[in-house]
Amino acid sequence: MGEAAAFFVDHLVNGQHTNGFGEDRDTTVQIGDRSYVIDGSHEGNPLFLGVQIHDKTTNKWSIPTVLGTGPKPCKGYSAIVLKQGRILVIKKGSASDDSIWFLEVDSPFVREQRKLLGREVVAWSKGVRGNAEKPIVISGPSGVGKGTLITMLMKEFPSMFGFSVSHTTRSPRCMEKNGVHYHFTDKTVMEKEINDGKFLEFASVHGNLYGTSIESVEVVTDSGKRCILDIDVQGARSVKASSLDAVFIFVCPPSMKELEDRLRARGTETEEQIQKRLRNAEAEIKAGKSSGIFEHILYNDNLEECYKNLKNLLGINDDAPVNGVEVEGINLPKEHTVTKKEDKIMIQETGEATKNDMIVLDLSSINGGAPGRTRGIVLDTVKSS
Ligand SMILES: Nc1nc2c(ncn2[C@@H]2O[C@H](COP(=O)(O)OP(=O)(O)O)[C@@H](O)[C@H]2O)c(=O)[nH]1
Ligand SMILES: Nc1ncnc2c1ncn2[C@@H]1O[C@H](COP(=O)(O)OP(=O)(O)O)[C@@H](O)[C@H]1O
Repeated sequence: MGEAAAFFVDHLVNGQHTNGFGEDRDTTVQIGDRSYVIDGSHEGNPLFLGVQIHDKTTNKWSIPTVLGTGPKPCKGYSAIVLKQGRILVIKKGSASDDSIWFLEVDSPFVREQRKLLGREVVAWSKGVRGNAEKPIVISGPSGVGKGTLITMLMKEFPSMFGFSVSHTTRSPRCMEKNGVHYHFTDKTVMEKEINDGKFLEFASVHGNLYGTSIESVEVVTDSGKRCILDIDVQGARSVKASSLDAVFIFVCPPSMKELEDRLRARGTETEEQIQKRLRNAEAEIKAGKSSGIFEHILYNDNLEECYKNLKNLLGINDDAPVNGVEVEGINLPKEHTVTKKEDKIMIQETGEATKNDMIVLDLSSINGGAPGRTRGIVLDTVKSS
């Protein structure tokens, strides 16, 4: 069965439900036997939109786990059911960079998370105009020179690349700054956030927990830069399996002896930690070369040469354009009607201030999705003749 056939809009109303939320800011969307009520607060927190589900067959209300960062509440919303278990939520009277949101209630991601967490799940994704270049995943054993190569790239092309700042439970080294090199965090806090679905991937590496939050990748991409992730092979495997379409690069040392010398010369680890990293390095190099995850293997013998090879494979030359798409803002009217025709959503202003211009939201080339961002949205104003 095609996924789209399972969903249809029964009605699209504001404030017509009986669950006791009682706010006229609520919006109800019905899909099959279920009503999704998008409410002005999340678990009593007025800063987040809440979601409740009413099942007609059992006449029961439930509060799902909400993954991803959702929109902040505003005066009102329009909602419309899309295919693949997504609800398009349009914030009324807001700027285009904050007006288009997707609530996934039965998308492939949500179904997988529902199975994984064993409970009802919905997930938010923010609609973003334009597309972004593929993120770059760089892996390799400790001491091979990943950090050095990434620093060189970001220094030479500061407006082109941004670093995804990982979370880790390891202690900071003396030159490392919280929020710049890592988000240094407590294990229980990080485990809770992983359980809340805030991480794209995570892994236990050299006895500590490391992970990439969805937000850390999206913050870089939102700024129009190409995101670089320095993560281990397990993390790269998880990213490869996720919806994030990335370029995967593995960095190898010229020899184990050279790797050991570099680790010692760096002087950031104790002897015990160096031994642990060297033991793990053999397995990492084997996995990196044979797992089929990495489409590029770089040998970091001579640093300048390796850096040149890295730039070549990323297709960078000196006059490469800055990434990101500049788009002019469009404000969505406070009072409007929404109609849907295939992949196009027509937003028509209503009320006294009507200028008769219609805003057309084209969803035909959207990509990505919850949790995080749905990109590739085209938003245009169509003047009335
Ligand atoms: N899976 C995963 N691995 C990470 C992440 N951040 C860093 N790592 C990896 O953890 C390992 C240890 O990193 P670190 O403690 O900074 O030591 P270094 O590699 O010797 O500089 C390296 O292989 C990193 O690539 C992350 O967010 N996720
Ligand atoms: N090609 C190279 N030749 C010699 N030393 C290198 C080379 N690349 C990196 N280094 C040095 O090796 C050490 C480890 O590099 P680093 O970038 O911290 O590795 P990683 O981030 O992979 O753990 C650093 O002291 C760095 O200056």
